[in-house]
Amino acid sequence: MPKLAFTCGDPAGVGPEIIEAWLSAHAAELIAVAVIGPARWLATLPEGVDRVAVGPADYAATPGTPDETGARIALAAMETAAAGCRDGRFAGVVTGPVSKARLADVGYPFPGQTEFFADRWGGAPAMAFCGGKLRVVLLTWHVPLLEVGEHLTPENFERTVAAADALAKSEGIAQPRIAVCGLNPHAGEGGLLGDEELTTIDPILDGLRGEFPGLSRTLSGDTAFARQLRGEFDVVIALYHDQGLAPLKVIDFDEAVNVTLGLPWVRTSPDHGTAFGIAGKGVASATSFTNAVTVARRLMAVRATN
Ligand SMILES: NC(=O)c1ccc[n+]([C@@H]2O[C@H](COP(=O)([O-])OP(=O)(O)OC[C@H]3O[C@@H](n4cnc5c(N)ncnc54)[C@H](O)[C@@H]3O)[C@@H](O)[C@H]2O)c1
Ligand SMILES: N[C@H](C(=O)O)[C@H](O)COP(=O)(O)O
Repeated sequence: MPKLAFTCGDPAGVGPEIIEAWLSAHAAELIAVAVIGPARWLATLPEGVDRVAVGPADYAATPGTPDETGARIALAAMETAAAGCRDGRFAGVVTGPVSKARLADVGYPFPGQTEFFADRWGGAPAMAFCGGKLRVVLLTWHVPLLEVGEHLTPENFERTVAAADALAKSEGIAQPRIAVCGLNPHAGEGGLLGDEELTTIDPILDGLRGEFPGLSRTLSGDTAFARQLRGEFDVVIALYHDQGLAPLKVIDFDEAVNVTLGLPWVRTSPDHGTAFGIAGKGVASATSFTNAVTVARRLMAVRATN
C-alpha cells in the first residue's frame, strides 16, 4: 500500500518538530506514512515509521540557523517525494516548510514548492487553502504584483474556477457558490477605479457560468471574505497572493492548509513558513501540519473513488 510521504522542509525550521508532534499524536497510524529527511534526525523518530534518508549521514541542523546543506536536504526530500509518487512508492506528499530564499541560494529555480511539483509531475496547478473557516483559491500566487494583470486570461480563470469547484465538491458541497474578487478597489466601481473587471474579467466569468452556475461576477475584494464567513459563498477566488492570503492568515493561520490542486498526485502543506525565529523552542503549533495530513488523506480518498 503506497504511503503518504512527509518531507522535512528546511531542517533548521519548524518542519521537523511539527512532523515529530504528528508522529507522537498518531502512534497507531505510523505504518501509513514515510518521513523523508536527514538520517540523524530520522533516527530520533518513533519505531514503526518508514524513514527515507537524504543528505550527508552526519548532518545535524541547528534550529533557527539555516545553512546550505540544510537547503540541499530540503530539496532532496522534495525530489525523493516527487519521484516516489511517480514510481508508486508514495500516494501523496505533505511538505514541510522551506525557505524560498535559501533554496534559491543553492540554485533552486522555482518560486515555491507548488511550481516544483508541477514541474516534476506535470499538470496545471492551482494554489488553494482550506481546513479553517475560509476556503480560498488563488488565480496567481508567486507573481510580482505589477505582473498580475498579464495573468487575467481565460485559461487561468477556467483552471482556477474548476479547481475551486473541485475543492468545494471534495468537501461534500454539491453546488459550490464561488465568489471572485475584483482586481481594483470596489471591483472597479463600474469602471471609475479601473476597468479590468468590465473589459476582461466579467466577460470571462460570464462565459464560464454555464458550467459553474454558482460563479459570481467580480466582487469587492475587501468584503468577499467577510461574506464567505457569513455563509454567502463556499469558496473565494483571489486574483493575487496577498489579496487571498492576508485575510486567510488573519482568520485561519493556525488551521489552514495549503493544497496544490490540479496535479497528478495530492500535495498539501501547512500554511505557515519555516518560522526560523521559533524553531527548536518547542512553541510551534502543529495544527496546520496535522490538518494538512487530514486534507491530504481526504483528497486521496476522493481520487480513489473517482
Ligand atoms: N509551505 C511553505 O513551504 C512555506 C509557506 C509560507 C512561507 N514559506 C517560507 O518561509 C519563510 C519564512 O516566511 P515568513 O516569516 O513570512 O512566514 P512564517 O509562516 O515562517 O512566520 C510568520 C510568523 O508566524 C509564526 N509562525 C509560523 N509558523 C508557526 C507555527 N507553526 N506555530 C506558531 N507560530 C508560527 C512565526 O514565528 C512568525 O512570527 C520564507 O522563506 C517563506 O518563503 C514557506
Ligand atoms: N504562498 C504560500 C504561503 O504564503 O503560504 C507559500 O509561499 C507556500 O508556497 P509553496 O507551497 O508553493 O511553497
